[in-house]
Amino acid sequence: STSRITSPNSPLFLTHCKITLPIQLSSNILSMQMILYLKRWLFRRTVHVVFTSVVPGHARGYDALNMCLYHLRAMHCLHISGINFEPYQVYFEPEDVKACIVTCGGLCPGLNTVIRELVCGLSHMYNVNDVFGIQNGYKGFYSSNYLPMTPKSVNDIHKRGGTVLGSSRGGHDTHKIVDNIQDRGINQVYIIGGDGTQKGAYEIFKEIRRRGLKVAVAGIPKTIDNDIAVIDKSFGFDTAVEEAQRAIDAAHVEASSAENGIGLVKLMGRYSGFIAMYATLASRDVDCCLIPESPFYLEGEGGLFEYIERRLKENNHMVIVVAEGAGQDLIAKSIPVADQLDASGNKLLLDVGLWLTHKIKDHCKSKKMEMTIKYIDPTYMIRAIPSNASDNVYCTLLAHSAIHGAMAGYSFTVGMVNGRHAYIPFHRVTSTRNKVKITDRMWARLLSSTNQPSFLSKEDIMEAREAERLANRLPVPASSSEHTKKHSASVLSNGEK
Ligand SMILES: Nc1ncnc2c1ncn2[C@@H]1O[C@H](COP(=O)(O)OP(=O)(O)O)[C@@H](O)[C@H]1O
Ligand SMILES: O=P(O)(O)OC[C@H]1O[C@](O)(COP(=O)(O)O)[C@@H](O)[C@@H]1O
Repeated sequence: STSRITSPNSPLFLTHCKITLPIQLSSNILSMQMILYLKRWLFRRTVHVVFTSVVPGHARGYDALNMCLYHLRAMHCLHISGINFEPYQVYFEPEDVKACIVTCGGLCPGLNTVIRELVCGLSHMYNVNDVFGIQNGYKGFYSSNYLPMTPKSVNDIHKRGGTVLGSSRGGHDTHKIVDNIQDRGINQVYIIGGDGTQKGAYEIFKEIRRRGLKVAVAGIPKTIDNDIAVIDKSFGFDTAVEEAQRAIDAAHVEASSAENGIGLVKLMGRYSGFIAMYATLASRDVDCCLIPESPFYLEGEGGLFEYIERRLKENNHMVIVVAEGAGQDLIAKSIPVADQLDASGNKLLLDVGLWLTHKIKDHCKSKKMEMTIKYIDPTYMIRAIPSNASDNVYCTLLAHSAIHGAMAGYSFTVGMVNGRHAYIPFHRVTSTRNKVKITDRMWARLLSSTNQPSFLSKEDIMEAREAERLANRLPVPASSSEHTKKHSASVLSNGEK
């Protein structure tokens, strides 16, 4: 039901919208219908939407709500101001819970905080005291001893970087993992990791469902790159941006203390340049920011070399920030090497910082320009520090949200969506990747803050807009309707009970 709409074609602005979810509908159909209806009305208007009447613990209404949140956020035209959930019923008896925690993939500030808050939260909020750590990532499920964890044993770990459980890439074997979960009588699995890890969590969840086990799988998305889709941001990202300032400051000091000095800082960001973009915006000492999403070129009019020459002439020094995934095509053209993959199948990147340093040096030499360039690579130092205050709070909220969802018997990835904690079906966070939109306002703000060339032609912009338009088309997983039909109320499932 909606208020303040007089007729479907009314020119009145919709200012409040109360949506009662017809829970008998399939979640996908419901959310698509709702979105299509709202889209006619709301596109490019800010509207406060309050969702109510989600029946406590009702699977279909709940899943539909999550789908809607995802779609509404994708439309970028809604501000979701309130979600009223009735309290869930607790599915597990605390004394029956045997929980385990695993961390996978690359490091990220805040991993230990999430581990700590899971252990303490389970104990303090639900009196669950049978909690184990799986060591060294997914392969730890079937290759090492499990580590008993208590609030006392994790008390101080949030002050340390890294993960006390260890982490790894590769080694995901769904059957062996679920065999061990089953053999050891584990009924809550907390999985902390990036998009690869969440794909793995989805596989584990599907196998658990196939075997009819009453096991809740809770994914907590982690990545320093902030490239996980759907969620507002990943934990550790704020800390990374803050720590990056120290490297940028050093680069600025070095550059401004030399004649024609250039400070070059490489930051993490395999496919998404969020750390580089936010660190640049925060610093104000950066003259040029290069990210994977925005292709650049070196030579000729509007190219990087021309800008460097101009900037040095104007200011005598400059700072460049480059995300590690930027310019990989350019490097591959000048140094042809076969693609190499890490243990998880991720492409290993070539060092854009080192390559750029040599290219800039060679160019200045050819122009007989005196210059000094200092290249700083703080990437692993940034990743290895403990989380800052705001990330610590965020980690705590994520951990608590994961605990409540798992105790209610759901399987999901947890995350903040439009400022609200939501439970998201696994496939929603793994089907796309969060990237900097170069046609969006944030990138425009960066360009105006650094005054760098955009390196983009009109055609590039049109192409980027089209790619974004296609990416914003709502993905409907092929298996979802089948999944809905097959769902059995007694078996724990993805966003369902
Ligand atoms: N498609 C997949 N299916 C199952 N497991 C996966 C998949 N992709 C990655 N993994 C597993 O997830 C773990 C972490 O993946 P990785 O890509 O290295 O890091 P991240 O999760 O941070 O992106 C690894 O143990 C890897 O084997
Ligand atoms: O050298 P490693 O440990 O494989 O990690 C490098 C990669 O890890 C990252 O921090 C991302 O890690 P995840 O994929 O695990 O989130 C990238 O920025 C970087 O390319």
